[in-house]
Amino acid sequence: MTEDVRFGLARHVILPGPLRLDGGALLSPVEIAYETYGTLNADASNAVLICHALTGDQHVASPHPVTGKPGWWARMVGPGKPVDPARHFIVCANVLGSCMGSSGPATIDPATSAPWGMAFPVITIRDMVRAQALLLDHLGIAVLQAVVGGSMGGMQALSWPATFPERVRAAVVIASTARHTAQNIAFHEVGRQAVMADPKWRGGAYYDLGDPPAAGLAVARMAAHITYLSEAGLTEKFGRRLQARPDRPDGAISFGFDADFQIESYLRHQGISFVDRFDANSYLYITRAMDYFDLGGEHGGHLANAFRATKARFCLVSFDTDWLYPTAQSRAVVHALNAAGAPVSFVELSSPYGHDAFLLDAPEMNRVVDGFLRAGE
Ligand SMILES: CC(=O)SCCNC(=O)CCNC(=O)[C@H](O)C(C)(C)COP(=O)(O)OP(=O)(O)OC[C@H]1O[C@@H](n2cnc3c(N)ncnc32)[C@H](O)[C@@H]1OP(=O)(O)O
Ligand SMILES: N[C@@H](CCO)C(=O)O
Repeated sequence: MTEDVRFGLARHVILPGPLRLDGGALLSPVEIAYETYGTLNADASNAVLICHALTGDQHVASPHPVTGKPGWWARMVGPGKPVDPARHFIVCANVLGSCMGSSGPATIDPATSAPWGMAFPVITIRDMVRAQALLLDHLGIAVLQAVVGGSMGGMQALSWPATFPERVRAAVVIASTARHTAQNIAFHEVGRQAVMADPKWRGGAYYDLGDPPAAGLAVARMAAHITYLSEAGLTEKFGRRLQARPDRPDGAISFGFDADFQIESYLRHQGISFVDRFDANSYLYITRAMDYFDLGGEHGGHLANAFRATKARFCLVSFDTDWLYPTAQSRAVVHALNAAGAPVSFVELSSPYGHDAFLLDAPEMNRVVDGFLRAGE
């Protein structure tokens, strides 16, 4: 095992493993890039694990090393925030399969001394959770005060008490689901096909060429980004407004295929900026892990069975305009928790911003999470 504190709070550990994956492969070693904030107390009872979404990373409350933007959940994690380094020892790890330092297709396969590419084993949400458990072992944390996550982070927060019932006292699950629906899988498949149709993808073996499948990945992000927003939000922000362009002297409209509408220009910007911070193969692996996620399916087809062994408290939050993981999917989890006799709070919040509302200013969400965490302290 080697540990390298690279800068500030950012850490990188290489654990020997092996980690047995749901697909049967043994992963060894297991690299995990993570950040911590705050101090672990004497009885190691104040640890809060933050789980990130599809394209998130360990930089939950510190600037992103590529974009320089504030941490993706600096609104939730930080001094005076619901998850507060003054009270909590906060851990956020880059998930298995991602591209910010944890084992994934861009890291080195010890068998070949070359990047794994598509030889990296297919992973599941539960595999991500098992890798996080290895990290907690390494940090001396037997039991989490809480695991907190939105979107795919919420899937991990659900998988944690199901996989390690004795290791979690509370789970906060925001804008998430216990299984991917046909529609969820369909959107992801569009994105994967966009990546794979890019000739620069080259079966995933593009790392040494310095010319990744940026066009395909950008289109994948554009399609996905639509699902993170809402029709009302898009109408309010862009409507049918046109992007600024030089007027023709005769006043006539010039038709064409440039990004004429503001929404087109916005989506292109989201796609182009995404490829600077994300790896195309990681996009394939993580979307696949989300598609395979079916917590009830992992427990004999009954979601309640996933929660029978845990004593954890649960808090679920959904947003009324989230059509990716609509409130009905959170309610299904609540019903399963009720059936399993697990204590659960649930609230549907109103927001015009769709699925990604959990990443934006949402004072009610912060109040709910703050109150729920304090109730267990
Ligand atoms: C959850 C996790 O674990 S990690 C999350 C991973 N991170 C993300 O998903 C972040 C990317 N997602 C986003 O930015 C999402 O849009 C949101 C919803 C979270 C952010 O929403 P907002 O803060 O309202 O930003 P908005 O959606 O308006 O996008 C702003 C960007 O669009 C650009 N933009 C706005 N209008 C236009 C336009 N007409 N043409 C081109 N670009 C435009 C802005 O210049 C800005 O660019 P920048 O990000 O490079 O500075
Ligand atoms: N927009 C976030 C959440 C998607 O579920 C992300 O890219 O990770």
